[in-house]
Order: sequence, then structure tokens, then C-alpha cells
Amino acid sequence: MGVDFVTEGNVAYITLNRPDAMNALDPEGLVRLAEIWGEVKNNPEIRIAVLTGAGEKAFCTGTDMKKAKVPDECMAALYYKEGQPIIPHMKMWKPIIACINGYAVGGGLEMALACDLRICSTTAKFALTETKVASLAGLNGTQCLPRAIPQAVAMKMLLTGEMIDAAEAHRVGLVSDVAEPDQLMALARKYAEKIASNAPLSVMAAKQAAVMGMDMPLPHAIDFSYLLWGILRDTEDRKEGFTAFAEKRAPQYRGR
Ligand SMILES: CC(C)(COP(=O)(O)OP(=O)(O)OC[C@H]1O[C@@H](n2cnc3c(N)ncnc32)[C@H](O)[C@@H]1OP(=O)(O)O)[C@@H](O)C(=O)NCCC(=O)NCCSC(=O)/C(=C/c1ccccc1)CC(=O)O
Repeated sequence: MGVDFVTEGNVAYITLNRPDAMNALDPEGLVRLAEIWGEVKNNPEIRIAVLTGAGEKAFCTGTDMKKAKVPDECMAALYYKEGQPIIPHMKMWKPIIACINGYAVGGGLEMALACDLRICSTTAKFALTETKVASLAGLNGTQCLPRAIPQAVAMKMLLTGEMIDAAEAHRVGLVSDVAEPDQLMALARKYAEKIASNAPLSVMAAKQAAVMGMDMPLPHAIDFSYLLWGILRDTEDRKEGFTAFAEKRAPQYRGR
């Protein structure tokens, strides 16, 4: 699979580029994608990433079912050597925006669920179809979808494999915004640039507090978030943010 990767300022744009196969994930593409996520995580110039698909039909339709092969190695050995594929590479405190330009199906929807913001085009469609093809939404879809949207809707999607459209995805809160196809990337860029202009350590701490706090009892989460505030309190960027406010100018954040 081709995966395009460009940076503009502090924003990384990752485009799954196999439109003829609905941007399904083939083995080469998975290797490339893992390298790209490593670059996003480790390059200090990058503050946020936007993940999208090439063409107007699909964001990603999950595993390339025509190219997928069961490896020779047994699953237990593979699991203890490499762990779960795809999603762990996306684990980082820098935010990721899913810019869903069409079908987000199977592993495609699961990758979108691993992102922090989801916006979609009016033509987007969403499904976890794995039960239809005798598999399982094993890239966290069984866990993340019922946590992202009302359980009854999630269970219907998980068990039937039925699609929901963009309007329904917006209604249930799977996406925050729906845009016309020709305006979707501009919207993603607008959000990405807005987030990239905020203080990078604060943005990462906000994501960390929200993501980790969701798995904690509330009193622990509150304490944790206060401690995260504490580690930001003495940063140069916080001084800069407050000074810039007082001086009525735009802040210049440096991530320290
Ligand atoms: C999305 C669709 C409903 C679109 O239908 P439409 O009629 O508009 O278009 P098609 O003619 O069907 O598609 C055009 C072209 O693309 C090929 N295509 C589309 N999706 C795939 C795919 N996933 N793999 C391979 N090829 C794909 C299609 O064959 C056509 O090719 P052509 O005939 O022109 O040569 C419809 O395309 C659709 O239903 N697609 C399948 C979506 C799906 O079921 N996805 C789930 C895959 S399983 C998965 O993602 C898993 C993830 C995972 C879990 C755990 C660990 C790792 C991964 C499970 C797993 O891998 O077991």
C-alpha cells in the first residue's frame, strides 16, 4: 500500500493511498504505517497528525482481505513477539485527527476510534463488518465502540455488521463534525493548525488526562489531572502564555 506522509509546519498529514482497493491495509502498508507513526511520535517538530484516505470513496476498509495470509508462525509466538498490530503504533500523547472521507469499515473504523478527533464527509459510512467475514473487531473495536457511542447502537453495529451513515454517526457522537467532501480537508487543517498553535505540552497533558483518566475512578483521575497541571505549572510555555495574554500578543510556544 502507498501511504503518503507530509508535514506542513507542525502538522503531519498521513494519507492511506490505495483508492482502488478502498484504502484497505495490505502487509506492506502496515509496515510503512508503523514507521510513519514512529516518526510522528519521535519528531519534536510534529505536534499533531491528521489521518485520512485518498480518493472520495474510502477512509479505510480494514484488512486487505484479498492479500491477507495467515503467517506460518503460530499466533501465540507472534503475539508474544510483536503484540497487537497497528493500534499500539498510534499510542502517543500527540493528538491524531481522523479525517474520514468515505467508508470507515472494520480495521478502518477501529483506527478512527484510536484517534482523538473524528470528522467526516457527508458521504462517509461506518461499520464493524468483521462478524460478516468470520473475524472479530480485534483492533479494539469491541471495546472502543461501546465506549464511544451509546451501547445499544454499538452492539447493533458489532453484531449485525450494518453500516451507519454520516448523519447517524454525528447524531450518536461518533464524529464531532460533518463537512461536504470538498470542505473536509480544510476543516481538518483548521482544527490541526488550531491545536498545533496551542502549547504542545499542555495539549499532550490534556490528552493524557482525558485518556488515562477515563480508566480511573474519578477521585484518582482528579488527583492525576491536578498533578499533570503541576508538571505544566513551571514550564517556560506557561510563563509565555500568561505574558503573551497580558501583552495582548500571540504566544510563541516552544514545548518546554
Ligand atoms: C466498503 C464496501 C461496502 C464498498 O462497496 P462498493 O460496492 O462501493 O465497492 P467494492 O466494489 O466492494 O470495492 C472496490 C474495490 O475495493 C476492494 N476492496 C474493498 N475493501 C476491501 C478490503 N477490505 N480488502 C480487499 N479489497 C477490498 C473491492 O474488492 C473492489 O475491488 P475490485 O473488485 O474492484 O478489484 C465494500 O468494499 C466492502 O464491504 N468491503 C469490505 C470491508 C470489510 O469487511 N472490512 C473488514 C475487513 S476485516 C478487518 O478489518 C480486520 C481487522 C483486524 C482485526 C484484528 C487484527 C488485525 C486486523 C479483521 C481481520 O483482519 O481478521
